[in-house]
Amino acid sequence: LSFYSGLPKVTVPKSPILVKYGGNAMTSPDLAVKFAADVRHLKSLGFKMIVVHGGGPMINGLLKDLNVQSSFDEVTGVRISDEKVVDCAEKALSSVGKGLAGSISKDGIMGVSISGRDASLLRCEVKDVRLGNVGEVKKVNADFLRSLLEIENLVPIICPIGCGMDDDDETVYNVNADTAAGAIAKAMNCDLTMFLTDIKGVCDSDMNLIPKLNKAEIENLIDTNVITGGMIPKVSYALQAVQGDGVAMICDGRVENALAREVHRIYGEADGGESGGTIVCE
Ligand SMILES: Nc1ncnc2c1ncn2[C@@H]1O[C@H](COP(=O)(O)OP(=O)(O)O)[C@@H](O)[C@H]1O
Ligand SMILES: CC(=O)N[C@@H](CCC(=O)OP(=O)(O)O)C(=O)O
Repeated sequence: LSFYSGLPKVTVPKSPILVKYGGNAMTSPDLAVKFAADVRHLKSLGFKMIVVHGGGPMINGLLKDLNVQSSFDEVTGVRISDEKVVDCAEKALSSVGKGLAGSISKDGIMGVSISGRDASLLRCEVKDVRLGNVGEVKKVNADFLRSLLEIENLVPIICPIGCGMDDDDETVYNVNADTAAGAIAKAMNCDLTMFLTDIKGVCDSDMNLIPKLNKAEIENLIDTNVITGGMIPKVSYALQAVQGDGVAMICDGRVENALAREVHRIYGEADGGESGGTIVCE
């Protein structure tokens, strides 16, 4: 029996599901192969799939190779980005996206890597002048994404780089991948938004997994410095993602086939047991 045939049978939702695949979860080649297989498997079951990828460690690598300095803002957890940094981020992220599209494109499934600048997919404004060209997504070209999802077997793989609010604005924005995921999930009214990261979920100060969190609890954990760094955008934009009818989760991308396991558990006809991560609700 193959791994997938052992999973509970699922009822496929009408709305898409979005996976945010974090840079820290993609550093093992073996896990990456399994992630790509999970995407193909779910797509072949009929799920409308959207992948938004990160690539923080890969951007760090390129910045280091090119001797470009950058740092992260402690309050928001995002990378402070001047034009040089944005340029490196775009190059590194494009390469990550093409790699993902290549590994997903097998057995008739077509992974297509798209930048947030393509078709003005992610229109942005400056998040905070102190952060430079870091984009806050203000408008998502949802019609374009919907038309891509109409194409049989196509899985859009979105790179978190944004463009300006109007056609004359040539600014390129570095968008945190969690920000992009939250904005797209909301615009597409995604049924599920899953953030795959490099930790078991959101943890308390004793590093115990918190199975479920709402907005007030999240704000409190940020205020008390329990949620810090890269987890801040994740929980904030997970909250944005659930402004529609959907569910958001923060899951451990280091677990083999985490995506397929969780999706089968959530949409499974049998009781799939406890989740392996944190569920975020309003
Ligand atoms: N309360 C918390 N629970 C879990 N992780 C946390 C918490 N606060 C901060 N973190 C950090 O957030 C990291 C995940 O964010 P990040 O490294 O940006 O991942 P990704 O590349 O998946 O976006 C964890 O590895 C952990 O170091
Ligand atoms: C503005 C900002 O912070 N952009 C991120 C984009 C990549 C990203 O978010 O990747 P992860 O999901 O792997 O963290 C950065 O420069 O690292």
